[in-house]
Amino acid sequence: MRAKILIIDDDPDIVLALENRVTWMGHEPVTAGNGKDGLRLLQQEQPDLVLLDIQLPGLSGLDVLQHLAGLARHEDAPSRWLSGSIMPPVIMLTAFGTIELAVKAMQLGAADFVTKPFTGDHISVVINKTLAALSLRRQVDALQREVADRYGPIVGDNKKLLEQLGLARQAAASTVTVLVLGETGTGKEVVARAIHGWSPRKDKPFVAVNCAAIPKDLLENELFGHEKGAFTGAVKREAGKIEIAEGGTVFLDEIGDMSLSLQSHLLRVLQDQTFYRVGGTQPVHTDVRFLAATNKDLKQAIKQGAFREDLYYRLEVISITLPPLRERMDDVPALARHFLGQSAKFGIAGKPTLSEAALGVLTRYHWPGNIRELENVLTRAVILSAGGVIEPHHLHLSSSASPAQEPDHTEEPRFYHEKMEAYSRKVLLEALHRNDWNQTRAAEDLGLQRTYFTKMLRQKNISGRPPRPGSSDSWTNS
Ligand SMILES: Nc1ncnc2c1ncn2[C@@H]1O[C@H](COP(=O)(O)OP(=O)(O)OP(=O)(O)O)[C@@H](O)[C@H]1O
Repeated sequence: MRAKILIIDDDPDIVLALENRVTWMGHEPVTAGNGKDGLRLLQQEQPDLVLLDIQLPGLSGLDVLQHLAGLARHEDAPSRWLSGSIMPPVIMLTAFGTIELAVKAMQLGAADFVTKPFTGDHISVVINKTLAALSLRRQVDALQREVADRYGPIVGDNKKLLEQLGLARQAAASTVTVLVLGETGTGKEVVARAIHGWSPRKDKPFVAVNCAAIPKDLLENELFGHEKGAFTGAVKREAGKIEIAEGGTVFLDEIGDMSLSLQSHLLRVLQDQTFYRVGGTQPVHTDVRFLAATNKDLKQAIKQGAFREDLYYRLEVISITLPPLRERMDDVPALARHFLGQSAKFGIAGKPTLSEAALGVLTRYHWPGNIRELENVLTRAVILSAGGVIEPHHLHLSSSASPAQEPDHTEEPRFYHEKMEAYSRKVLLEALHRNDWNQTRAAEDLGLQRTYFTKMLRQKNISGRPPRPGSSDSWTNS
């Protein structure tokens, strides 16, 4: 990360030395000789990190620090500071004999302090350490906001749904395994997250593993981790998702796609709460709660010899079946309102609303892709209607909205956002096609992280499997 670093010190020699060091480290220095200029540059330049002398003439270092803490809490904080939730970390430069002031600075939120005189190497180490912590905080913050955006509240009060949620709530308090069943896009992951959130483990990690998205031979490593030297390239011991989730919950999505050999490993974990890392000989004890989901008929898979019966009974101590959207059409208006309320995240001004006719189309449509499809249809409609009233033609659903009909993507897009959406669908589908629908290879082909690629497929309602003739995922479309 190339960081912008603000140096505030009244000693020109120190400023020059720090400026040189910061430049040498590959970062961008900005300098101020007093506290007042420092505060102005803080607002103007939005630095990533501040090196602040504690003894400044006029406005002292502690005064600047206090201002900064107040500014970070303020609603008008610069946007790069993530709505004020993260202020740039401050490293205090202190002189011998000012250690008490340094302690006070740490109490006010300074990240670290360095006592003068210091060497260039020492300041480099402290800067690197502080920037690494900042980068982690930013990642965590971004992830938390992404998860909160994507998995908000469970909307709906359909009777069938509420019955299942009641069961989920009761199960949440215990450590039993819960199997969440339902068609694609019915909200299985949303409910799994809710079970975790209602459980005593809520402050521990929730780790989701999509068993269908990870190639079979890599899934074992993903779940159980590996020992150093387990295979070529295993240069150190790595924890798997189960270890990462220690004390929390592991959500095994698409469990029906797990290989038989891995199913037997998983069974052992469920029975003994122990597992072996790949290449390991020592059992690792674990305390995690497992939730699993599938849209497959596991009983059928058992008959076909593709799923272990003993594992099935371990998993479905409690099973929850989420109704498809076509069986809870009374929830469509509330879900639609919920998704329209999120339209600000597409940068669309105004308050989009649905016309009576558009709502009629939504409540007559069959929704094969369930809530995810509804979300995608409304996202597109918000963009096409530019945040105004959504009419039936913005929905791109067939006017008759007869059962089993899918959204009509074949019409030539007209508007900028629509064209961009169509183009990115085309890029994803072409990559899948080029790589025989192998999602890992397609992601690599586009230079994307596998998880990001899967997320894009979901967002665009692309199944990731070879299309049925005439379906909207045909790669030659658009
Ligand atoms: N009750 C709900 N209220 C609000 N949003 C929901 C609800 N259920 C699902 N969603 C939204 O619908 C989308 C799909 O949900 P989710 O990923 O949980 O479905 P899923 O059943 O796990 O799908 P898949 O089987 O394809 O993995 C998500 O964007 C989620 O936020």
